[in-house]
Amino acid sequence: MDFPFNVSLYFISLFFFIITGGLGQLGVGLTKLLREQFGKNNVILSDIRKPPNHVYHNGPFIFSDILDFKNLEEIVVNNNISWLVHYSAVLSAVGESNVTLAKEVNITGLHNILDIATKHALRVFVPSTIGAFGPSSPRDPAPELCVQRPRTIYGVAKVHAELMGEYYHHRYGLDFRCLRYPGIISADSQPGGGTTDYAVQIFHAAVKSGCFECYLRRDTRLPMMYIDDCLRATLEILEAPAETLPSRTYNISAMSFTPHDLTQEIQKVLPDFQVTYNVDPVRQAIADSWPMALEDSAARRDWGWKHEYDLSELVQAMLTHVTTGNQLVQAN
Ligand SMILES: NC(=O)C1=CN([C@@H]2O[C@H](COP(=O)(O)OP(=O)(O)OC[C@H]3O[C@@H](n4cnc5c(N)ncnc54)[C@H](O)[C@@H]3O)[C@@H](O)[C@H]2O)C=CC1
Ligand SMILES: CC(=O)[C@H](N)C(=O)O
Repeated sequence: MDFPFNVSLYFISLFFFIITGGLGQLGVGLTKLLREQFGKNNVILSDIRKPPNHVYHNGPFIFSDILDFKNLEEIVVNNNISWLVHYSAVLSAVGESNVTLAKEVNITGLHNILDIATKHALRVFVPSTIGAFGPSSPRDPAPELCVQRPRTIYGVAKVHAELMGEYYHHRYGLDFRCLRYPGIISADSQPGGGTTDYAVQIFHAAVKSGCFECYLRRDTRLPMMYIDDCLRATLEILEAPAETLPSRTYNISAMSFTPHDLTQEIQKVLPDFQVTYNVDPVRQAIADSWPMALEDSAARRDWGWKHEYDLSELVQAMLTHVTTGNQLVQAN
């Protein structure tokens, strides 16, 4: 039978997305990707902060506080939302300095999201993190299933999110999907107060001043990923047919490096770049409790995950973006 239009596109366009906490390091990039795939007006970006002009003028933006259950529910109903991408969070370092806020946003907020998603039959994506592992987890690499006893409120809340999402999936049939992201490195969005932030800051310092003071020890090895790989992985798991996902929480991995490895790779392009070390005991203790690498064979097997950026490609991409971005700023 012939259809007068592309049936798969017709079905795809039935998805209406909302992204919570979308003005952080990852949300604007994911919104761009989703809008390219599903249509500009079908993806609502939301946050509790005022968006910059270029974000405001690029598609639907709405105020949404995940702690306000009724308001979030109203937005979901009025906009016929079918997919909720839950990015709101208080990250690891900020969480340790404000545990009350981290509990509210990362635990109470998550409960609101899961309850609204279940009540209105939404699909929901919630990212987890390398921070969901702790000092008693295997560290090199951390497998999908192992002991998870994190020592940060951020990590405790993420383990809770993984377990609650999977519980709602089995108990109520909620289509819950979750990726454990490594530290994410991006050029045009700033990190929001995590332990892996140095790996973004170092590029801006290298281009701007030629020197950087690092708050982690030079030999601290952590799993990291370039933002393009992270966002593509997210799109891929959103699009994966439910029957191809025997797990609901997957590790994804790309590379692992230390501050010293990263410095040496940057010095191949900027030989005069200098790094000094002034260790912050809080963030160092967090990093020492996290895995050095993630084991991600299940994602590669079940839905074809494959990273594209290793350390050298990451450094080239970051230096190009940061340098070009700086030139644009100077020209304006
Ligand atoms: N960036 C990274 O390296 C990694 C991020 N993730 C996860 O990915 C998600 C997104 O991360 P980022 O964009 O880096 O975080 P971010 O810290 O940059 O942004 C979080 C956003 O949440 C918003 N927010 C805070 N309280 C809120 C509330 N009550 N209601 C609504 N929004 C609120 C903030 O305004 C902020 O824009 C988070 O769940 C994070 O845990 C996981 C692993 C690594
Ligand atoms: C790895 C993360 O979850 C985040 N970047 C953090 O350092 O808190």
